[in-house]
Amino acid sequence: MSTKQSESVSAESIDSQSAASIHLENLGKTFDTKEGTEEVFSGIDLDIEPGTFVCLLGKSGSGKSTMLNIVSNVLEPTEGRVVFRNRDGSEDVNLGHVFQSPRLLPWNTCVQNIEYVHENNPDYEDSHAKRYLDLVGLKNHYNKYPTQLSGGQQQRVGIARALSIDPGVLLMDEPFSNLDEITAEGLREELVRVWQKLDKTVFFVTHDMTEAIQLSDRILMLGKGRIYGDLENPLDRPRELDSNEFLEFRQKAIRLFHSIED
Ligand SMILES: Nc1ncnc2c1ncn2[C@@H]1O[C@H](COP(=O)(O)OP(=O)(O)OP(=O)(O)O)[C@@H](O)[C@H]1O
Repeated sequence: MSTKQSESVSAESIDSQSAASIHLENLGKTFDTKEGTEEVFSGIDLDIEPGTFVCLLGKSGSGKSTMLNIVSNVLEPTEGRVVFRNRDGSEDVNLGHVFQSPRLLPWNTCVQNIEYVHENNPDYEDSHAKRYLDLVGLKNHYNKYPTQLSGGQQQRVGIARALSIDPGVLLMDEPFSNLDEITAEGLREELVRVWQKLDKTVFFVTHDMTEAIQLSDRILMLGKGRIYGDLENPLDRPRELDSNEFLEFRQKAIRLFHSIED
């Protein structure tokens, strides 16, 4: 999805489900270890509107992955709960996952890596995978294997795969942190473009403030067991990373980020 590439991208043929809201109700997590009990966070209440791009930011060890794993349903909270709701009020929300590394099956082509997550769908056709590969700019790579793709292209397949299940919520765990900065920046621009075309709520974990400001509508800061910062992003899109507005907001956000002691 680098901006240098001009592969055609079309979302017209994609029938996207509406975005879902996310509600964290009195959420808490404690781990029992040999060293004793460790509370990561407690009493967290949050409402995230459908269609919002949220970034969760925190220092190392603040509990970002723990929270994402609870929201992903991989970990049980110690207290509280997470509720997802479609715009029609129903709670059967699909969750899409994009991981730090793309986790592609090396013996499968791009199309087969997407087909894999649809194996229980008798109506699935390869044209479905191809539509999502087109969407992320991989029109000419349908039958390539992961080793024949760059790191950025592999992560695009990961994004296409997550979107192909038509999630109401897309959960992303530092998906660009293993890429060089130029590739990561291009991918961020493309992610925003795709998000603007499809109606999705995105919950994106990062430790990078510039990334959070480039992407988000709302920035949540996690530390000392609570959400200590909750900032609306006032910047219009598209965002210029070197504009005065961007740099001023970044400075304000960084000040808030460091307002909590290590
Ligand atoms: N399975 C576990 N058992 C015990 N403690 C855990 C477990 N998982 C995480 N922790 C602890 O919970 C705290 C938060 O960890 P977590 O991985 O969520 O932080 P993080 O913000 O994602 O950090 P990083 O940015 O370094 O990945 C840490 O102190 C960690 O040691």
